Amino acid sequence: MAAPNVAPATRPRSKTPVTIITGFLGAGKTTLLNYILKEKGSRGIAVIENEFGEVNIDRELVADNLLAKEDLVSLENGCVCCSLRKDIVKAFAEIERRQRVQPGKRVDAIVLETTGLADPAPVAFTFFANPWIASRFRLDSIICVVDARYLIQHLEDGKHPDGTVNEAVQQIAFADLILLNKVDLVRDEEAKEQVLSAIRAVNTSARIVECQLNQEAERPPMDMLLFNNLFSVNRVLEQIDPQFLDSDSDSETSEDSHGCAVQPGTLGERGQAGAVAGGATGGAVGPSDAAAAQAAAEPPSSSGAGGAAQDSAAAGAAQETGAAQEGAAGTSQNAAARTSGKAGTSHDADSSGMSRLLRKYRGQNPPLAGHKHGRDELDCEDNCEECFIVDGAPIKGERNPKRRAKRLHDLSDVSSVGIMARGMLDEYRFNMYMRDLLSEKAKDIFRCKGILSVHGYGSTKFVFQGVHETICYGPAEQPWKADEQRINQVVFIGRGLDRKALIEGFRTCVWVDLPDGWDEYRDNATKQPFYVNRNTGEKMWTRPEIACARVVATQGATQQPSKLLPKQKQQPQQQRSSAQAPSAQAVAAAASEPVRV
Ligand SMILES: Nc1nc2c(ncn2[C@@H]2O[C@H](COP(=O)(O)OP(=O)(O)OP(=O)(O)O)[C@@H](O)[C@H]2O)c(=O)[nH]1
Repeated sequence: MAAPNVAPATRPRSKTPVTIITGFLGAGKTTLLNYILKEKGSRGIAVIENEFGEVNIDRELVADNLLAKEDLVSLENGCVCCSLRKDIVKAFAEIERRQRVQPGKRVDAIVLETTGLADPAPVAFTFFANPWIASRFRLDSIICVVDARYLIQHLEDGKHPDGTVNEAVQQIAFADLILLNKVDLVRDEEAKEQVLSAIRAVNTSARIVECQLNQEAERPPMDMLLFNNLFSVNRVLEQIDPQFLDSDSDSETSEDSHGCAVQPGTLGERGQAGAVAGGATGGAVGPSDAAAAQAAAEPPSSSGAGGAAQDSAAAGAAQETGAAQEGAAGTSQNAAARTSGKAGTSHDADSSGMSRLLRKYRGQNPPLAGHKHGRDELDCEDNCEECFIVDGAPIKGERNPKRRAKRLHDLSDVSSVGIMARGMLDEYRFNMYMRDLLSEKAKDIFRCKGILSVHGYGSTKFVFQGVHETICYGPAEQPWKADEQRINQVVFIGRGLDRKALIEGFRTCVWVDLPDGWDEYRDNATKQPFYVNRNTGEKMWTRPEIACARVVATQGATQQPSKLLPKQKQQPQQQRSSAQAPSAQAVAAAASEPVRV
């Protein structure tokens, strides 16, 4: 007898766990991510990397540890918690797409590194609000990396006169696991105890682990970091933000989490709406009882997501049910488990949670003027209701939830300046540039980092890392490749940055060949270079030309260095100043032990 032609019942898919790594600028997130990637063994890990700076340095620092560059999706020059919120959905979709087009490719877990200025709340919210994401991915845990040396300063910075808080506080508050990093920089037990108290004052339940992520022996074990199922909506609702899952229908004008005023319909709000685009889809379709039951029963899984988007509605509803259920479920068990540092369950059952969540997702917002409809909710610019397509038909009358707008932050004066320069840097000048800059501005420059090519060091590629006044620079894991363009890239992130001065200063650091007849020497004591004209005997401290290096600062968007910088070499112009000539002793000293560069 022929088998009946019956379509197999839709089975709930197992969801790929996602770990969010958060923590203030320079705390050690990328160091942690690199450790995870190096120690991942046979597990397939995809990375979503979000960088605030105008030049993406982390992409380069992380890529070396990935087996394939396809495992990395970068979200650049913005923050996933506000301006790039919509892009989170796209990033997850991209990971799925890459799995589909590469048969056999497995993604067992995803690690999302946020910017150091991100509020993790809206990112976490996306896992519950967007059915497309919720059907495929589950939030495994939020790990916050804390810089033991600077935490107190960052928390203090966050105390604004109006009593509002900053991202450093939010990051700690939302963490399931807190890695107290850089304990090597806080040797004094009393100072460390102060830092621990400051953390506990914000988050009483997260496990705190002291570590030194840049030292192999001082890192937390891998099994503490991934697949730990620590995230609990209950804890968030009870202990941090009772309105975590709320809509924000009452706000006409709000601020994004970086303090930028946002009018309804402007980019910031669209970004917010985007992250939760699928909400209406899930809300419109709703789970069947069976799907809800399946979702409640489904165990967390570490297997790959895989599969196409068609079953998103059913599966989305399933996860959404799980999320909503947890939101309303009895919590004492979770709280107890979390206080002891163990995983709480994320899938407690409570059927009232579903309707509660769906109610919050209903609203009405017309599409913006000039709106271009997308093919589906991932494409739609404004997440308008016409674009919520389920089973080929638009879903009318449903609207994504509007994430409660944050009004607690003031980072309006924080910006990033990215600078790129082709060629090589003059080591001495660059050191002086950084020294002068940090002696004046270390408090306001939260973070600087760069990839450098330094004159006199062959193919060694240097990585330069700065957190306030703590600066280190050393060789990158890989040298410059023979066919790689030598482009120096640096980025500064901080408060009240003077873009013009930073660019002009950097310009003077670029190595430019000396005009004919001139040689460079170094003062033995200070290592300061000076210049001697071997024909005329003229000597001076300043370079005998204007360093007309081609330095380009990015203009608000992350750009490819090769597209920005002109290729042809310009001739240096002459500029001499004998008024700044070095002393006779300096020249004599140099002559006895010249360092030609
Ligand atoms: N002393 C010390 N330095 C560390 C430790 N862990 C990381 N670092 C250094 O801290 C600097 C910043 O580390 P990253 O991992 O880039 O920090 P991040 O949080 O990713 O920085 P952003 O992405 O810019 O916010 C680097 O120079 C690291 O080598 C540590 O345990 N001790």
